[in-house]
Amino acid sequence: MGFLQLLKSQFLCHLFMCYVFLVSGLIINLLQLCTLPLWLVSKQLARRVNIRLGYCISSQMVAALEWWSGTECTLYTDPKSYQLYGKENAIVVLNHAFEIDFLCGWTFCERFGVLGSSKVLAKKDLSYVPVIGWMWYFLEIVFCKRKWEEDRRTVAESLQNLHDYPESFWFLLFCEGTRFTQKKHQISMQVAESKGLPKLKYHLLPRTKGFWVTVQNLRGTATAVYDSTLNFRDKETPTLRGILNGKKYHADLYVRRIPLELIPEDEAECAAWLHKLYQEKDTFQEHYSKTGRYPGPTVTPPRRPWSLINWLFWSSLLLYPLVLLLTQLISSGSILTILVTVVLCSAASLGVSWMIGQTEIDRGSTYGTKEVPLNNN
Ligand SMILES: CC/C=C\C/C=C\C/C=C\C/C=C\C/C=C\C/C=C\CCC(=O)SCCNC(=O)CCNC(=O)[C@H](O)C(C)(C)COP(=O)(O)OP(=O)(O)OC[C@H]1O[C@@H](n2cnc3c(N)ncnc32)[C@H](O)[C@@H]1OP(=O)(O)O
Ligand SMILES: CCCCCCCCCCCCCCCCCC(=O)OC[C@@H](O)COP(=O)(O)O
Repeated sequence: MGFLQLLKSQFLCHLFMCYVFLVSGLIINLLQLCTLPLWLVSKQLARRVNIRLGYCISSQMVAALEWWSGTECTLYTDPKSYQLYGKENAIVVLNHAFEIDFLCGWTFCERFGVLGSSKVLAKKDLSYVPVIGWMWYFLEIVFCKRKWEEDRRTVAESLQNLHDYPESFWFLLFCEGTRFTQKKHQISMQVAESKGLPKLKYHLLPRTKGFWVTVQNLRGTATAVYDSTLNFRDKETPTLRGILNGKKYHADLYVRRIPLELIPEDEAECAAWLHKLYQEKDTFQEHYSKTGRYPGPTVTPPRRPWSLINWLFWSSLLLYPLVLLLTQLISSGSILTILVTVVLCSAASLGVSWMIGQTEIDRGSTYGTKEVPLNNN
């Protein structure tokens, strides 16, 4: 193991990165709160300010992936579509099988200049996660309770608000609704069978209502659907803890651009269209599993320095008060003060560990594990 790799695996380094992420994140959350009056004066300006503030948070995690772990990202797509990425609003449909798939998504957003404005249909529980979840309120992220009776109205309303969004955005939709596990796969295939749909080998049966409501409400706002399939080389199952430890992965993303007008407006036809899309996705996945690549040409969009510059800015800003605090602490010699500091640090460390836990599949929700009667079609 080289010196750099040894350094990257050190707990103290992780502690420092988490300290910078947490403290800068809370400062940014506070700044976002201060923009509230601005929304009343100029909504578009408030949005643009929040896009930049949000970037300061999410780009730190992108920096960890791109610059700390050195993870590489290859894009498989046709060159004509490539020209449009980052220049139009699009709905991204992505498979949901990896703990860091959201982070790879963010990395592609960063490389095409849409990281601050990127959107997702996220489960409501994530809105309570400090820093990221709180940031999302100000970025107009669309939350769902995964209860259609409630979501059909709230999701449509939130999507309608995006019609005059001032900067290009990608709206990410994990149509599977939850991350892939063997149990969830088995149950969703029972549902497929009961609906007379072909079985999928690598995906859960997609939930069609969220896709339909998104397409319908973003017509005229978004111009395309980016059908995206993500995989990692060498059958790796990457984790956020691996990234923090400086482990390098290689992500391969296959993207097909589908003009939005090709998607049927009728709900049932739209659902059938999505099921067909997932059957195609399954064949791409099969191709990747067998050959280690996707069909078509590859391109590696270059990483940009901004995420690193942003991280260096916040870490130099926050290093000084940390050193000051530590020296004062040691020179004070007060056992009580030292004890209080140790307790506070442990609490912060546990807090970050809980946040990382939100990305772990083993600690995932039970959504999609409820057995469904086979004859409900
Ligand atoms: C060039 C580069 C291109 C791309 C780069 C890639 C990406 C970058 C893009 C953007 C990045 C932006 C942000 C990323 C940052 C962070 C993201 C982090 C995480 C957030 C992700 C999540 O939180 S995922 C969870 C939430 N999202 C969803 O659930 C979306 C999908 N769900 C739906 O659409 C649902 O329909 C719903 C939520 C709207 C409503 O759910 P509900 O459960 O109430 O209703 P359903 O219709 O789904 O369920 C009833 C029907 O389902 C059938 N059923 C029952 N059991 C199952 C089962 N196990 N599997 C499948 N189907 C089942 C049931 O029979 C009902 O059937 P019907 O016939 O009546 O429909
Ligand atoms: C410099 C960087 C330092 C990093 C420090 C570590 C900070 C930790 C931050 C944690 C951020 C949490 C973001 C949550 C995003 C989780 C995305 C996700 O994948 O959610 C799962 C849902 O889709 C489905 O849920 P399940 O039904 O599978 O359950």
